[in-house]
Amino acid sequence: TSRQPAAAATAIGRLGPLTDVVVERLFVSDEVAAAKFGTGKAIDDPAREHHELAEVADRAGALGLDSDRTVRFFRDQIAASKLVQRGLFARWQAHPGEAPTTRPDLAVIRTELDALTTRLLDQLVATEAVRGVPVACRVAVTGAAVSAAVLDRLDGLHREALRAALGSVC
Ligand SMILES: C=C(O[C@@H]1C=C(C(=O)O)C=C[C@H]1O)C(=O)O
Repeated sequence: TSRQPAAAATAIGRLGPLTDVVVERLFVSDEVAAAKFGTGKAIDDPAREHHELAEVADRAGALGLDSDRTVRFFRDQIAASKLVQRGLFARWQAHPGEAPTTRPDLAVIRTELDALTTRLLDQLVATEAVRGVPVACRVAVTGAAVSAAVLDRLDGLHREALRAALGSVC
């Protein structure tokens, strides 16, 4: 199986660093899918999602971020992750030869996701100024997304997920 590497490339512009972390989270979603595939475990875990969103709502306040906007951003990250997971499940069901042959430990992957939450919150703080100017933000987010798609060689599924993940950045 050809597992995609963690994002190493650097997306362009003022929202490049944020976009890089978003892409990294999408790649970790491949690992989540591999952890769940063939185990009977559901892609959706509402309790885990609820806990994550409650925590970011809490931490947003302490960081001076708007709590509702921050929760919306993370809701999009979760939706994008599930989009990747559903797409990979469908791909692996249709082409069993492409399914992963090893099963990563979901608990370990979730600690990676928790670390990514901190980095995403840091990036939201670092990009507050540009995100506050709608036109500049949309230009920056488009450039970052297009460059990340090329540099990280995103396939159609991951490009669609990236679009979903960046939907409420501006
Ligand atoms: C990533 C997972 O799959 C889903 C997506 C989540 C997320 O992106 O944070 C959380 C729970 C699940 O609904 C997971 O189970 O950890």
